[in-house]
Amino acid sequence: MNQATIENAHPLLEVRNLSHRFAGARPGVWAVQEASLQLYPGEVLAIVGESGSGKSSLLNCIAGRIACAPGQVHYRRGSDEQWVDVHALPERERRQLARSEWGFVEQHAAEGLRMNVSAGANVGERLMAAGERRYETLREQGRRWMEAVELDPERLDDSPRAFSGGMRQRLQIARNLVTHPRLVLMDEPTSGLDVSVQARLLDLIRQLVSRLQLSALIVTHDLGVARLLAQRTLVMRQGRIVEQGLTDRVLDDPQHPYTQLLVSSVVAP
Ligand SMILES: Nc1ncnc2c1ncn2[C@@H]1O[C@H](COP(=O)(O)OP(=O)(O)OP(=O)(O)O)[C@@H](O)[C@H]1O
Repeated sequence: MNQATIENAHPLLEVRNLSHRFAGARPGVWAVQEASLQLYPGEVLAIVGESGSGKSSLLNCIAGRIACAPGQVHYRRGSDEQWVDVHALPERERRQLARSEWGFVEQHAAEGLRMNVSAGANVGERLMAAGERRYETLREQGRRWMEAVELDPERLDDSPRAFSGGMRQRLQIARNLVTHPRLVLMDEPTSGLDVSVQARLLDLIRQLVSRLQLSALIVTHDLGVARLLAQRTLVMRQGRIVEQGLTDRVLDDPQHPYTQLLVSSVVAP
């Protein structure tokens, strides 16, 4: 989908003036400060910046996992097309949203998986939470999604502990996608993996996002990941968004001195 088509649609997510300060942080030090963004259906937006710039905090605030004060996260819910204020939703409804229409891919797969149940149960669990009870359907969907993320469906009953890092990450993606979410939040989904494993996983994410027309927010410190996956990129520094725009524009013609530094430190020999 090209950007003009994307922006002709109504946004799916609107983040307004979002700020977060961790308890105990030094006075005046904010993890996120006055961040505003919009995400459109079918769009991938990368959040880049150096370590400690507030990328994960912003993602966690958007997901409703940590409080934002002040600020708001508005989401156009698919079940009734109503705009909801994510932080004002009752906890039960927010959890329901997180389990159905939203996905969250953790940087460390072990945090996004249940390591003491089988691969198939990891996928089936989310479907069960969405109301599916038939054992055969759960197994069949487990196999189907393992195949979709290029895992051997014969390993349905294996523990994720028996999987490699890259395989666990694939399984975590399958677990997230089985309920056909509209919005997926990913926190450094490929970091910590071997370079060749990263490349395959990125390619898989790119295919899935396009095939399923997902909207996604991807936190990454790797500008190559932003270039490959995201139509738009926003740059964070010390908790603030300092620049945002089309990925090619931001990376090829950065306007903010910090983005210029970030880009040049990648291309420097
Ligand atoms: N649980 C926490 N308690 C207190 N301060 C925190 C906590 N998590 C993050 N911070 C602080 O908030 C700021 C932003 O951190 P955050 O993890 O959001 O950055 P990041 O850009 O995602 O970094 P990285 O790329 O290293 O994961 C940092 O100053 C960090 O020290």
